[in-house]
Amino acid sequence: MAIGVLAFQGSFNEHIAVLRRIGVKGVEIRKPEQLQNVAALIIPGGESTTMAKLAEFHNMFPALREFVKMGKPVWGTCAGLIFLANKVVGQKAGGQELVGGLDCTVHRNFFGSQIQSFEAEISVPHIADKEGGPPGFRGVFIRAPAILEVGPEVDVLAEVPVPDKVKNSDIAKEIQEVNPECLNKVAVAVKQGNLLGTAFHPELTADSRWHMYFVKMVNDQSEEAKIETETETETSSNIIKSGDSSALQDPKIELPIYLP
Ligand SMILES: NC(=O)CC[C@H](N)C(=O)O
Repeated sequence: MAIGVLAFQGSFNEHIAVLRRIGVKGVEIRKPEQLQNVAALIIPGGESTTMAKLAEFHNMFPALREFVKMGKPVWGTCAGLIFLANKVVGQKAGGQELVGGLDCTVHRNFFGSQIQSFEAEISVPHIADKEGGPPGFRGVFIRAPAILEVGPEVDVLAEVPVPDKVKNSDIAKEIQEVNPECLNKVAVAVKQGNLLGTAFHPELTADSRWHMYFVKMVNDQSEEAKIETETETETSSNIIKSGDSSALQDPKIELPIYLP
């Protein structure tokens, strides 16, 4: 089986490209019935209100909720994390429809507006433990959300210190009301069973470890859901085998996406 990537808006092509890089077939999902042919789903980053409107127009929400309820692995990055959260604060007036399932409260634009986007080296001990490679990961935060509160079933996989700009902004009051601890450090990656959420964009980096981690979640979930490798990359030499940490980093020098 393949991994589906919700393809209405945002960085779905980039996710499919990373999957291809690690030898996994990714398919674009735009119709509810297409979910029947995939073992798992990635909901990409983009703009969550727009993405929700498009998903609603295409009648995706019931099928997405069913997919989550069936225990199929789902990974939400950035706007995708917002989709998966049970509760969202800082939404546009009228809010937006959510898929839900992930027992947490997410602040939609925690780190501020588009111009406050940034990159930071984040500590990812769990990923380094499972996938090898360095203990840090290049986090690309684009008008990024953050996770303010988590339920008892949720594991926090990465946290970042809160930038001073956020502490001194209007958002600080909203944060204070939900969880004052989030004025010091805040969760940016969480896992609850088969649901994974990251506030940043691993698909924009050359480090494939989060994608490899998700693929393992999929393969662990059920034998028959084992994902396919891409036939064209199967024969090529750059296929990455699980545990081959030397192949995790693209040798190309990465250019910054956001500078401080
Ligand atoms: N890069 C992103 O996905 C940004 C998400 C954005 N905060 C939103 O509300 O949609």
